Amino acid sequence: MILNELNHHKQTIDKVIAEIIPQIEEACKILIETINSGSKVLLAGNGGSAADAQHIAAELTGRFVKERIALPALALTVDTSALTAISNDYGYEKVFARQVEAFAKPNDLFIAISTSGNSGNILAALETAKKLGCKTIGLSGRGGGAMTGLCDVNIIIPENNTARIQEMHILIGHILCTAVDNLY
Ligand SMILES: O=C(CO)[C@@H](O)[C@H](O)[C@H](O)[C@H](O)COP(=O)(O)O
Ligand SMILES: [Zn+2]
Repeated sequence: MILNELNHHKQTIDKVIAEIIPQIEEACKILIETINSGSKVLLAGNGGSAADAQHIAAELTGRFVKERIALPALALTVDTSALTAISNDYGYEKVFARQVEAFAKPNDLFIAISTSGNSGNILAALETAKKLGCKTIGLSGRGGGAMTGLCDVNIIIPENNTARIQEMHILIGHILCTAVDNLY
């Protein structure tokens, strides 16, 4: 089992290398543009992807590898009062969209993380981000789902297994952080 899991992970990386480097490069360019223009980064996801959103936000506000200035990034998954109030009053589907409405300004970047590309609250948040003039990057899998139509670039991991997709997402998250570090 252990060897199977590790080999499956290795095969997934091989598919990422063979198929989606251009999309990762495009996402790096959008993130660099956002940082260079002084705009901020908002991120969201459910479950394991909520953890990824927080992880990437912390690499930017804190530091990744290089010593550099603090950068404006916010995971929309962390304020339990906002999460419970919005879900309770407006429904779980609005839990991120309402926060995007509160925080996003034109040219900010919203990074949406969903292995299916179809979570309702992520789609609603992307719609709001688009309406407000934000740039949008998707990290997804399983063909990309409905997210594709709402993202400037949707990085679709060519895989259907949720764990493998998530493992590639955080690897790509770290690549995005390397692109940012290289600006300093
Ligand atoms: O981490 C895992 C599974 O590995 C789970 O917590 C997973 O993130 C949750 O089931 C999410 O609700 C799945 O949503 P999504 O990736 O399809 O948007
Ligand atoms: Zn997981």
